[in-house]
Amino acid sequence: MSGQANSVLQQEMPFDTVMRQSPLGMAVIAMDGTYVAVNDAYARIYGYLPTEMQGHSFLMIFPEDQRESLLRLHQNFLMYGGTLSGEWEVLRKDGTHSHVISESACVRGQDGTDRRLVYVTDISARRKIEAELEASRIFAHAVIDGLSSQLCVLNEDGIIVSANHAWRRFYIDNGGDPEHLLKPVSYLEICMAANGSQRRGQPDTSGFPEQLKRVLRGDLQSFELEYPWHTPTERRWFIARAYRLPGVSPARIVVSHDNVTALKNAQEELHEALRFTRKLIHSMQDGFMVLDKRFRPVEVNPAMCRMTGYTESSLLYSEHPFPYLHHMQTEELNQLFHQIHEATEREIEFVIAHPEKGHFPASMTVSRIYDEDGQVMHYIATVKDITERRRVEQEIQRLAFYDALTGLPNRRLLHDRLEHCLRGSRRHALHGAVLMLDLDNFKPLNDHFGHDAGDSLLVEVANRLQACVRASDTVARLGGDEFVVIICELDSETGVSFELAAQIAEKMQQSLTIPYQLRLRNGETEKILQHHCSASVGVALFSAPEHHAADILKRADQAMYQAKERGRNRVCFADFPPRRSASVH
Ligand SMILES: Nc1nc2c(ncn2[C@@H]2O[C@H](COP(=O)(O)OP(=O)(O)OP(=O)(O)O)[C@@H](O)[C@H]2O)c(=O)[nH]1
Repeated sequence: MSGQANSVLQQEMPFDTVMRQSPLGMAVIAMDGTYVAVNDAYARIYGYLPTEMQGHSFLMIFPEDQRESLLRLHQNFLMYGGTLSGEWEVLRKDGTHSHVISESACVRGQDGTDRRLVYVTDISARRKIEAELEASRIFAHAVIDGLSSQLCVLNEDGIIVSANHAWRRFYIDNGGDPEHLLKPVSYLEICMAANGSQRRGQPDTSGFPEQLKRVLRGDLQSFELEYPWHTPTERRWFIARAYRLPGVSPARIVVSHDNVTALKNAQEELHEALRFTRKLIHSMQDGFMVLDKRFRPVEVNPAMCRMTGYTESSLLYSEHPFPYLHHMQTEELNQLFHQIHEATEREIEFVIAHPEKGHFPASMTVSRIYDEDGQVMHYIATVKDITERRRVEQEIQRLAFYDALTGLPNRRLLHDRLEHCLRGSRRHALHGAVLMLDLDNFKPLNDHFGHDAGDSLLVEVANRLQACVRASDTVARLGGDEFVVIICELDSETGVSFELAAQIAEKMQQSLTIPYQLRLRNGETEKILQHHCSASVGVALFSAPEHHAADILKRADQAMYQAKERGRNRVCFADFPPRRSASVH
């Protein structure tokens, strides 16, 4: 501290103690602006030691461009009095800026000169908080203004204290006077005016003011209300919400309006789609069921009731998940559930027991509905009566594998049966035989009495041949008047097998020679034709694995031609190791 300053402090003893102990920054400044005395608190505010300030001009703490005017202010104050106080932005020793608030007083020293005593408080921290508060206020406003919801805040009297951009726009768009918003305005009055100006015929939204009054009074914490607000060109819906902010004093009520037209339209579209789907399901020809995850029906359509013969309630609330399958054992039912669970657009076939119509085949196609966690929530099942389909399938099967005239297996099925027989022969090491039969002189019957007569004979021949063999044997028609008989499992011994095959061939021949009574139709009249017939038979014995189906048939055919050549109405055997040919006629 300079000698002059020390002496001043000596002279200013009444201030000395105050200055040193004061938490306030205090300084004494001479007319020319020189610090006469500076306390620690003062110097600290500016980042100096008191000794670094004393003897220097107080202008050191101000930016250069302000110094001249501040010195004038300082000197005017000392010369003419008045007040000198205010907030200042000052420079610290390290070049950073601080904010201070100061008060000045004029003190006269013992030497008779006036000096300015300045009290300074550092308000940088306060200014920082204020700046942060302001920033967060601006941020909150920006966020609220950016919301598409129309928001406004009311006091307990219902006066709008704040409104966001969306609300103001909505208010003006709906005919509100922008001037109103410049002064305190009652929200309820605006509502009443808006309700009054609504087109006639629109639904009443008067519930809203009543509810809002209850929130303003504090009788209700909050409420929510959906209301229509259509324009001449657009149908619109809004949701209004009012919410009393808890723990806020003075009381504040937030009111918001959201345009939910898009949501409402989507909901209506969804409802329409659901109504349509329900109608569709109702009018479906196929049975339709929604099953829960434990396979219990939760929805069935009328077709399902018709198909099963059960009422809707008996299907939905039955103890048994599928009462029309009551004949099913637990094991079979579990199997069905497993199939339903596993089914991916694959048909599950089962038999429905209709209480009146009896049993019929049905098929079920199942798809799964999952919840958000990917767990099966429901099964959607469509059920079809497949009686007709089965009939057609059987018919196709019959046409593909059976002879249309006689109902006997045709050439294709004959091959399958012979292969099957060969596998059996291989398994049991038994011989089998193929008998190839061709009717003798069949053509003249056709020529003289017509095709129907020939057909009748072929049908009767088929019946007689079938009567000569076991059910496990096969009688097939190759075409025309040619038949093939497969005898499976004769004997392990070749000789014995020859003998057995010969007996069967003979039995067949005898059977075929019994006179036929053929019914001949001529318009309305019918007459019986007595007819005699015989057959030439070729027999090929076989034993797997030595023989193949095609070879066996060929050998039987050759033997049959041999029988024809030898004068018909006889049986010829094809060669069989040891090479030999035998004939019973
Ligand atoms: N009615 C009828 N005739 C048929 C059918 N398929 C073929 N035919 C006739 O059956 C006859 C068979 O002739 P063949 O076996 O050659 O004559 P066949 O008089 O029996 O002479 P052989 O066998 O040598 O004794 C032909 O006239 C065919 O038109 C049929 O489904 N119905």
